[in-house]
Amino acid sequence: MVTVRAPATSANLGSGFDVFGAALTRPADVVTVEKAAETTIEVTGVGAQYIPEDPEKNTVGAVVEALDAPARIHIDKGVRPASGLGSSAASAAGAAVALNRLYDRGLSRSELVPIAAEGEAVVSGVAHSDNVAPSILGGFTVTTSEGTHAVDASIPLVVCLPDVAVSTRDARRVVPETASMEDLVETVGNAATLAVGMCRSDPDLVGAGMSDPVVTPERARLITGYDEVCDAAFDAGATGVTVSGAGPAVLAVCRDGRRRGVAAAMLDAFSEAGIDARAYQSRIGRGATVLEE
Ligand SMILES: Nc1ncnc2c1ncn2[C@@H]1O[C@H](COP(=O)(O)OP(=O)(O)O)[C@@H](O)[C@H]1O
Ligand SMILES: N[C@@H](CCOP(=O)(O)O)C(=O)O
Repeated sequence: MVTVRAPATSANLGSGFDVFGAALTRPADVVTVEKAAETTIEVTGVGAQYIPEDPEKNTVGAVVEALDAPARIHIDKGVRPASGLGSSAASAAGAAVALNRLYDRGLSRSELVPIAAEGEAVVSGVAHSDNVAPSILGGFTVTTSEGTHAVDASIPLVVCLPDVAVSTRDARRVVPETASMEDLVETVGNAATLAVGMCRSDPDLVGAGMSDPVVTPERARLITGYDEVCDAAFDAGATGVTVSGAGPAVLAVCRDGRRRGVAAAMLDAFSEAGIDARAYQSRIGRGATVLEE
């Protein structure tokens, strides 16, 4: 038996659509696997009632297939589904690390990234790796078709999760198919600024590089109260605010000592918009950890 804790993640970080990701210190899924002749999946925890246990429909089923590793699998969800916090990815990442150990497949963490991404194709239609990469490798990640680069960065974060669901599949439908040269230049500049900020663990640079003129404005329309929540976070000292993944979670970058105030301001702003929410005071954290084997 192998048990793995795989963290929630925030993808895109505004300017890095489908490329950037960051592991969060909390929340996380815990995935336990045992060898079995046929694969079965049991799901408990946050939002378990919305998650299919059929291996054809659960993200971990695709990982089982890719590793040819049938197992009795238990997923204890800490990451609410349809959150923008890489819920579907956390389970897939945890299963990839656990099954690799259980069956002694000998794959490196980097080699597990495209395998776990197959699970994302099951739920969103696209095998995007920007959530599974940080959930497996930890830190800030840059993923392209050539592979993933991971950087350890110490950045305080707040993620505020409103009590509404947005499916990644639906939120991908609002992504514009084209962008102007002006928007492209702005986005590249912001993304480069953010990456430098991560390498220096500098929340001011990271925050300055999060803004994105193309995808985020379209996604923000799906989140009631988004503009007010951003204003409140900036007023409380956030250095950057954006949609986390495909939403509805909202991600704020802060300097040390500002997370509590930023979290309270974001919760108040959602509440004034009539939306219940919860806030996680987090930081960029480590990747999946083996708890037991
Ligand atoms: N192991 C899993 N964990 C979470 N969601 C899963 C899992 N397997 C399948 N799903 C489905 O994936 C969808 C949530 O994924 P997604 O829309 O990408 O949201 P998130 O941003 O939280 O990952 C839901 O429809 C859910 O039923
Ligand atoms: N790059 C993807 C990331 C989706 O993240 P999730 O946490 O909402 O699953 C996208 O923006 O569609």
